[in-house]
Amino acid sequence: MSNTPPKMTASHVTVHYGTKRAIDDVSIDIDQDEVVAFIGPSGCGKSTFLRTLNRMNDTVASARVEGDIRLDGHDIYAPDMDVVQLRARVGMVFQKPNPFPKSIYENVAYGPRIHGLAQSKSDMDGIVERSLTRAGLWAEVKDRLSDSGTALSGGQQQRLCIARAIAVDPEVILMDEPCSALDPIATAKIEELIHELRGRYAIAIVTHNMQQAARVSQRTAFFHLGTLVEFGRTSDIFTNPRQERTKDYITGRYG
Ligand SMILES: Nc1ncnc2c1ncn2[C@@H]1O[C@H](COP(=O)(O)OP(=O)(O)OP(=O)(O)O)[C@@H](O)[C@H]1O
Repeated sequence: MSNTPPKMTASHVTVHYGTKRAIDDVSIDIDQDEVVAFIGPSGCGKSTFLRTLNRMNDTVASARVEGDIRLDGHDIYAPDMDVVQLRARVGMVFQKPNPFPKSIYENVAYGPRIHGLAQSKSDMDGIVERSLTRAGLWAEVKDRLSDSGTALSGGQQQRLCIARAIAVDPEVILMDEPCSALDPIATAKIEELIHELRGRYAIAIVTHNMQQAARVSQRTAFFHLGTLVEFGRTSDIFTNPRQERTKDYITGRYG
């Protein structure tokens, strides 16, 4: 963990869906150079919390977010925050790979085009190549950029979605169970990729897979019933948890 201020800080975040409280008073910070994993049993609120970090919950009419969430010290829920810009700065990769039904090239070029990041076709070609390279997909697709993104394998589609997030030059990448629809080989590739992306982007990943959390993250947050039970170094959480509930979860007593 670095001495620089956290990239994101979430303080006393509470989320309701209608009258149901899904997240209760959660505070977490994410450093620039780290991967933070969110673990916990199904329904404990991991995805809900992750989605507060780029205001994806705005799209759910019944969701109400309270608390303070900052990116580089700026309140992301401030009235003057441009949510489209925010979601470019804090990108997201979902559980099920969801490429657009367009070419591989267009999947990556779409974001930079709407954000005006390329001045020319060669600029755009450069962004597409760089993004696909960073996502570990360039070698596999460079000769078929005009093929549909949906024709790729599941693992390739997920790397395409990561390339799409990278293309708009994000600072933070949120991943919501990015490997849950993938086989072990595709999963290993995504985990390897997360290692490579670390340092360039702050990363928060929701995972059901505790081995995955242990492999990819530096810090882990354990959620239970909407509360943050424990947040600390991944090695401590898995080998020496302070809370009984964390210990019960990681030893498989529930979940
Ligand atoms: N759009 C929604 N409307 C109403 N309730 C919701 C909505 N999304 C989630 N919830 C509820 O909020 C709680 C937290 O759900 P969330 O999906 O954040 O948990 P999770 O820990 O990510 O679960 P999982 O691991 O199963 O994906 C659950 O009780 C869920 O039913």
